Amino acid sequence: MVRVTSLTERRHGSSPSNNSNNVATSRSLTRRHGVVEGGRSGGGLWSRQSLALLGAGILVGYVVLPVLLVEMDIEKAMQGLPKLEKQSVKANPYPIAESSNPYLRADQRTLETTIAKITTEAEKRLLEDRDVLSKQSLPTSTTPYVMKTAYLPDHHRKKILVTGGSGFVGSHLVDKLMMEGHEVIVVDNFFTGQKKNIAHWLHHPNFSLIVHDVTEPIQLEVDQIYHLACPASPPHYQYNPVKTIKTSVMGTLNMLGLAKRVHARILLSSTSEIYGDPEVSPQPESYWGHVNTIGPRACYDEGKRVAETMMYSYQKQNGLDIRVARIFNTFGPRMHPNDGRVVSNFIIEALQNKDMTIYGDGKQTRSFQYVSDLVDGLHALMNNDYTQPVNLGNPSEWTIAEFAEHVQALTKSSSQIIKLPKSTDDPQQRRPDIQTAKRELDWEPKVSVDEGLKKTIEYFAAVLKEAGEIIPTGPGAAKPEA
Ligand SMILES: O=c1ccn([C@@H]2O[C@H](COP(=O)(O)OP(=O)(O)O[C@H]3OC[C@@H](O)[C@H](O)[C@H]3O)[C@@H](O)[C@H]2O)c(=O)[nH]1
Repeated sequence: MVRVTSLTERRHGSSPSNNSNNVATSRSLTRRHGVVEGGRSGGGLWSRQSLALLGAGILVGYVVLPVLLVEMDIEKAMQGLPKLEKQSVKANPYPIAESSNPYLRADQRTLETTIAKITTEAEKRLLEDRDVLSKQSLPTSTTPYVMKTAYLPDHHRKKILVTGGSGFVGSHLVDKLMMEGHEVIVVDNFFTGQKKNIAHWLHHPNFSLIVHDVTEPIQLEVDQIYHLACPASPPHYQYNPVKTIKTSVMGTLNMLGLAKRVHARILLSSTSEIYGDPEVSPQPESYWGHVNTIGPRACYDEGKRVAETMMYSYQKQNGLDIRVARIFNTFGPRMHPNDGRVVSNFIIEALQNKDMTIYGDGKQTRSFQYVSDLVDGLHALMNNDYTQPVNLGNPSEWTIAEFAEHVQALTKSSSQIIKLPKSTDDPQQRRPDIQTAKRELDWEPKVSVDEGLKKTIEYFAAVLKEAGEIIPTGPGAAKPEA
């Protein structure tokens, strides 16, 4: 501004500034543009011609050249940097906007360009760090690829607890939350969960693992809780029925206490088993169920029914922010090959050409959903306002006999299909009514049973290659294997 004032004063013939710096600047500028002599020979210092030349000089010297120089500086600063960096420089309004100011003195311009370079270097490092962070997942045997995590600014990043996060469903949910860029805490006692299911996240700064049994209280600071911890396969939950019911009852009580203290939203993974051996099909959420309170499945069925009751009691009494998902039969990679459930058993048996074992006459039905659909449903429910129970399952219903033949065909197996005695209290028909999920969550399964089975068969083929022989778990209660 000093320079502009000084020139204006001169142009209008007012007394030259007695500031010697301004005079020197003016002289050097007029000399630089060759107008001093021309002005005088044109008949007077302030003739029209000399003023026009002076004006043109000022325009070139103070507007055009600085802009060109600054642009050249920025282009030079950007040379040799990766494409991402070049884009980021252009995307950052501050250095360019200020450096383009034509009224900056030469030394100021240099400083500005330097600042632009420093900012650029800092930005470059920041982007590189974020890029490195996004690739912190390690390829492992269960997850042989790198899973990229997004960067979320602080006000969008949540601290999310997943109990049972190293289990089959939990680990897939953890993947989704991690890839979204959240901070995820897994709490698991590894009774049925496997460390290898989450091993690919162990070095990621957004991930924490706490080996802990949910039947004991725990103090954490979180925004959301997905409470999945509980053995879910019939042979496993029947192995230690007292522990199973404690896990559902005390575990859910502890998680509700935590949610209450930290004002976190809590989602319970309930189950289609709360409908017991249903007398209606498909089963809507309004169906109250048909459960034998003293049978071998009761520790799981009744445990989850009490867990649901506690969720709604806490909502009513303490205003807790709750969600309840009733999960139907689910399959996919990372199922434990020895968990004894029908999908893993049939595939493991078929791939080894061992007998495929049907319990009972094979006329009982199940509806199978692929794990990614379930994870999407859980996520949609957690982030929705609907607080009543929601069925999550694929309505595609199969008899167990049909399903055995289908797996046999897909694996091109020479296995024999044999029949073993029916399991006590085995539900005879199971199919979800998913109207609520469609209406409230805009959710329905996307992966067909065949598509899901192909991926799962591929996964178990790799597991078998590594393990050699696997002897599937039979119908009775069994301790989970490592
Ligand atoms: O090798 C086998 C295994 C199982 N089955 C039968 O296949 C049907 C399905 O059995 P699974 O063990 O896979 O699962 P279930 O439907 O009995 O229980 C499941 O219900 C839903 C979820 O909450 C749980 O994952 C689980 O409790 C049953 O009729 C069972 O008797 C076989 O015929 N052969």
